[in-house]
Amino acid sequence: MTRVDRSADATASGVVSDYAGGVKTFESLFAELSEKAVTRPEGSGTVAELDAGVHAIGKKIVEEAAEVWMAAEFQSDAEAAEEISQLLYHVQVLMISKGLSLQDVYRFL
Ligand SMILES: N=c1c2ncn([C@@H]3O[C@H](COP(=O)(O)OP(=O)(O)OP(=O)(O)O)[C@@H](O)[C@H]3O)c2ncn1[C@@H]1O[C@H](COP(=O)(O)O)[C@@H](O)[C@H]1O
Repeated sequence: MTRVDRSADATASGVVSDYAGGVKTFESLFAELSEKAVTRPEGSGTVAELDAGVHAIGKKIVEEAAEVWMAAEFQSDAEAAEEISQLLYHVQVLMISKGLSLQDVYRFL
């Protein structure tokens, strides 16, 4: 994963994005990942994760959830926020793998 200049990506809260493309919303990330699932660009980690399948994505979610817990309990707020962003990413990949839309999930919120 290519990392960008963190100083250029700082938000008002001091939390930074580690990924190229800068700060994005849950909806815009979902749109980006959905497009990648269709266009399958070379080198996309999302495409590789989708190809790995639901079982592998599920394991990644459990791993990231544990990292969120540990960061929230023992690390900084910024580190917890970064782990949460990664958990959200993998949850979105699982949604796309299952063919679930944002609305499919939002109707239960
Ligand atoms: N937001 C994310 C994102 N969050 C987490 N991850 C992936 O999840 C991994 C989690 O990092 P860890 O610290 O757990 O590292 P790790 O345990 O060594 O993980 P692995 O790399 O071994 O899987 C990262 O290495 C990435 O592979 C993400 N990968 C991509 N994105 C965004 O998704 C979009 C599409 O990305 P590509 O499909 O790669 O083009 C882009 O906008 C990216 O910014």
